[in-house]
Amino acid sequence: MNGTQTENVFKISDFNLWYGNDQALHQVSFDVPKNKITAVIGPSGCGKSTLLKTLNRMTEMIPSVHTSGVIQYNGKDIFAKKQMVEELRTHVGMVFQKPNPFPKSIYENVAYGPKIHGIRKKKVLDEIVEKSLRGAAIWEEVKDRLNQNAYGLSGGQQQRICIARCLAIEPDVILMDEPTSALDPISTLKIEELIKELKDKYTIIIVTHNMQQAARISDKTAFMLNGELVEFTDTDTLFSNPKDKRTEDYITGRFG
Ligand SMILES: Nc1ncnc2c1ncn2[C@@H]1O[C@H](COP(=O)(O)OP(=O)(O)OP(=O)(O)O)[C@@H](O)[C@H]1O
Repeated sequence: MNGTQTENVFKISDFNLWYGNDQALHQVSFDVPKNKITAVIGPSGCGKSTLLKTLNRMTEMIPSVHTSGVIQYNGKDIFAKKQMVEELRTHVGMVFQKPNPFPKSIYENVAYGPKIHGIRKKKVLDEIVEKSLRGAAIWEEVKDRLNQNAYGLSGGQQQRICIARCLAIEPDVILMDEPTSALDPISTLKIEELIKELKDKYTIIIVTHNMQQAARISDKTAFMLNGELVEFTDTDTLFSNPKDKRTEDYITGRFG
């Protein structure tokens, strides 16, 4: 022990999730460390997105979904109370696979969340917009055209606007569901650099199909298969010395 204890933002214990009669997650347990990047990898349909979307209680918007087990956010059961949903969504932001800016100006995209939270003063909003766009490494590219429609930007720029929109609500955790899969290699690298910078301030959980991406940017990796968590450990260890044969088969390209 070196005296520094890892703080965990999420603690997932024996978590199960069903879509109707179909079980999509089986007894998933792992802890998500604070200010680290945790990658969730695994073949298509293994439950990565389901797990991610459960962390801010988005899966329960689907009527057939039911769950068992416990997920704690900062020590509190996320399913315990109704009001936990609002609290969670303020603290746990999400960036989706396809950049999904609103058909509004760059400025309005970023100011949207703060406005919903009741911030009206132009000066305060201006500051939040600039800070968020700087945080998402896109300020220099857009500062002279904040009033232009965000649809006029490239895919990679749009994704950074979506990250800025997420930062504007000052989350603790950012969930990213394959945030670069719709982007070209150069935009992908930019987003990866950005994600690495963001972990100083935020905890990041990223679902990715791309094992190289997980290896490049994450501190911890969870490997899932058929709704089960097969292995969760330091990313270096998972890729260099996997404990489970199924992890080894997956990372060496034998399936998936
Ligand atoms: N809304 C839904 N209704 C019913 N079943 C669903 C729903 N969403 C996902 N599933 C099922 O749950 C399982 C896990 O899906 P999920 O999207 O979480 O996997 P994934 O690992 O993220 O896949 P991919 O990498 O292809 O996005 C799959 O069998 C899928 O068909």
